[in-house]
Amino acid sequence: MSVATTDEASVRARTAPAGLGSTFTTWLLKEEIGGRVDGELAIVLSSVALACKQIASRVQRAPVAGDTGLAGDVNVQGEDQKKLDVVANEIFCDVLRTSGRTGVIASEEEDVPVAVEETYAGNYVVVFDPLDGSSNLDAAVSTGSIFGVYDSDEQCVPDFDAEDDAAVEEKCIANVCQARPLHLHSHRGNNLQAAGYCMYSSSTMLVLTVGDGVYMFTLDASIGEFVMSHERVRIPERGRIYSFNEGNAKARSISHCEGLKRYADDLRAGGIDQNGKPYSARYIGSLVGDFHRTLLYGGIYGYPGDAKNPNGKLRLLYECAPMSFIAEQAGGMGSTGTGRVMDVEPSEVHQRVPFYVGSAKEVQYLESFLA
Ligand SMILES: O=P(O)(O)OC[C@H]1O[C@](O)(COP(=O)(O)O)[C@@H](O)[C@@H]1O
Repeated sequence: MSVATTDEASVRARTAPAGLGSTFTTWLLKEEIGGRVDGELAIVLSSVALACKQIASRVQRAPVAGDTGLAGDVNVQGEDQKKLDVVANEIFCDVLRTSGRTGVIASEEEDVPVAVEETYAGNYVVVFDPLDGSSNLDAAVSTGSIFGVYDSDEQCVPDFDAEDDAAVEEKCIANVCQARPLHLHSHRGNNLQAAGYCMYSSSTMLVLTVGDGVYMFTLDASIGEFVMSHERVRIPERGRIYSFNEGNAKARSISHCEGLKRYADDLRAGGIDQNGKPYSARYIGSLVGDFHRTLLYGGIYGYPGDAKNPNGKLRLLYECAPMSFIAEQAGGMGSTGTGRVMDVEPSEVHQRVPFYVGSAKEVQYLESFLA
């Protein structure tokens, strides 16, 4: 074999993605060497993985560590904060701040985005839901953390010496939302550099995409490392499972959307197959848990709007857009019912959108009822 081919082979081996069984750290390194992830983003993602490990151990020990129950405060959404909502938020903020690679962080638990002080500031905007589905925590039912990473916009980097807190805050909000025309690129989901979630359940699983397929890593507690257990995950094109909070059906169908009522009835009559066999209903009540099952088994998860909340409950920036990026990278879809979630222009940090995600054929079928 000639030297050239040996060199080519070693370059291929060096830049090829890491495979099943490799640790998350090794995968990140290979993604960086392969030019699929830049060094700074790799540091942000390894910081996110570190935060998730810390949260996983707190969630697992919560009942014996006195970490169950309410914190006594209400967040900007008007929701009672769980003790672990606050803890998980602090862990994410600290780890991302000290990573030295994030400029702005926006959290479900923070009223406004936070600027990372100069000494630590970096070039990424990280949005996250530190503990999704926390209403399930005290019953030890699956919860999770959701995150999205965007490029920071130089035009929005605050000048801490010259600008007062209000000006810094305004720049952070602008940097997180980046609505046109002021900015070169807006923070629509399309501009996500990376997105993922970590599910805290019978296994702790880190699932993410950097725009080149979806990878799943399972936490092996014996070595304290996330190990790749699924590579290039593809969501089944079809799936006879639907995941909606049927308790809201009345509020939804009567006044808000006749199409949804017809769709729900249609699924009970067999949906796409029209074979009289009803779809199975599955609903954990934690977006991460319901999405993870949908990603592996197929089907559709939805949180529609209703008369009281026409845009539903779920937040665009740190819940729906990251999950839609993952779904699309796995061959599925993330829809508002009438369009791609990834195309929605954010105008507020905690803005909500109606959300339908899952197997492409199932989401298209739903959209046909809402068109
Ligand atoms: O109880 P509901 O109204 O069905 O809402 C459940 C949905 O709300 C959420 O709990 C919202 O998320 P948070 O827990 O992060 O506020 C989702 O995880 C879940 O899918």
